[in-house]
Amino acid sequence: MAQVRLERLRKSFGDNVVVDDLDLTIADQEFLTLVGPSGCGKSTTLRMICGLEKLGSGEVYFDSEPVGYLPANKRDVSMVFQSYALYPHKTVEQNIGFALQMMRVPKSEIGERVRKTAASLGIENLLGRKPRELSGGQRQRVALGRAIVRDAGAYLLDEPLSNLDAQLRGDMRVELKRLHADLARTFIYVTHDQVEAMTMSDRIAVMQGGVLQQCAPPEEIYGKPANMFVAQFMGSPPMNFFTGGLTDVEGRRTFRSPAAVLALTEEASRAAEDFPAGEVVLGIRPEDVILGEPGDADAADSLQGTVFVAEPLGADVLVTVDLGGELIKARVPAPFRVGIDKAVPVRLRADRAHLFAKESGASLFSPSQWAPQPTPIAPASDRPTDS
Ligand SMILES: Nc1ncnc2c1ncn2[C@@H]1O[C@H](COP(=O)(O)OP(=O)(O)OP(=O)(O)O)[C@@H](O)[C@H]1O
Repeated sequence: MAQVRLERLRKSFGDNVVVDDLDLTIADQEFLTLVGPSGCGKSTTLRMICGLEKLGSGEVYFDSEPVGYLPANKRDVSMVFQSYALYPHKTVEQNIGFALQMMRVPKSEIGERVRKTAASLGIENLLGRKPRELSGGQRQRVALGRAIVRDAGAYLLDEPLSNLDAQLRGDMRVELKRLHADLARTFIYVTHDQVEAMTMSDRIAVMQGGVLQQCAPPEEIYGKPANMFVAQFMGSPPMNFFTGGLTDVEGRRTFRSPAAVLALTEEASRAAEDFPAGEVVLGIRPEDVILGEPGDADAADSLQGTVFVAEPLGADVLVTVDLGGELIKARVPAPFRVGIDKAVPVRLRADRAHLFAKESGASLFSPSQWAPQPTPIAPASDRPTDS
């Protein structure tokens, strides 16, 4: 299998439409992540791809072959679930080899493939243990091993890291990304964790309420979000929004709201000529809010805010600032020495400002630092031989 294509995929439970006319093509060897808030239809989509959920309407194609009518065990996919669902009385070796045993693969070959898979996950020394004798991270590796020991066209992963602690999740992100490059197979990954989506994916498909909002490489999702939902969902802390209007001040298009005034760049001003009339929303990411020191020489043309609270993160400090009655977030380099309730000059980077339509939330303008690139696909590499 090279490609997975979803065509007008739709699913309802009663009156509840949970996947709404989803069109999406996942390229051969791509790492595509479906991301979105709880209940947005990610798992249902994945389950329809692998055959655990019947299609409402639409079709799933593996290459050009429609597979909607095929039962799960006849589809060329392997799935990893959030709950590892290991067999408690079987050893790690038996757990990993079970699917091959069911497929009546010869015993000697099973042993060889299980050892190779365990080696690629760094768990060869655990083959004789039972699941209860393993840590959470080790169990997760066994669950992955059980999926990848099978040669499948696509590997489907449903929140496989959500039961792990933060440190282990970070380690496993690295391992999964490496595994994808080594296997050179299509990965479709479901998570509600935007860090997992940003760090591992070739492309991210952001869903809300069963509807695909945007599908693009991580840099584009971050740099050119299609709408306010994507802008807010991807980024931690989320983008700051100000609702206001555009006026001309001394020949410059200028955004004005109760909290903020910002002269737009030439690029944004040119784009603004085409905007429909009405209120717009200015979007500024926390790293694009610059805080000065009280009494800064060049603070005269800054906005005046008040420090609400400062949270040191190590290299950076996350500062919540009261700006004209609105709380906004700034991510500034450490150290930050202005105390709570003290005045602080605030600059919003005009060259990084986004504009959205207030009513629809659709993006009207994003700055063009992000240069479009072809979708990166994992390098092809020699797949471990199965014989
Ligand atoms: N078998 C079912 N019967 C009825 N409703 C269901 C069923 N399975 C899922 N749903 C509903 O469909 C919606 C989408 O569920 P789904 O599990 O796909 O969301 P999700 O985005 O994966 O969420 P989460 O991140 O919480 O797992 C939810 O409102 C859920 O309650």
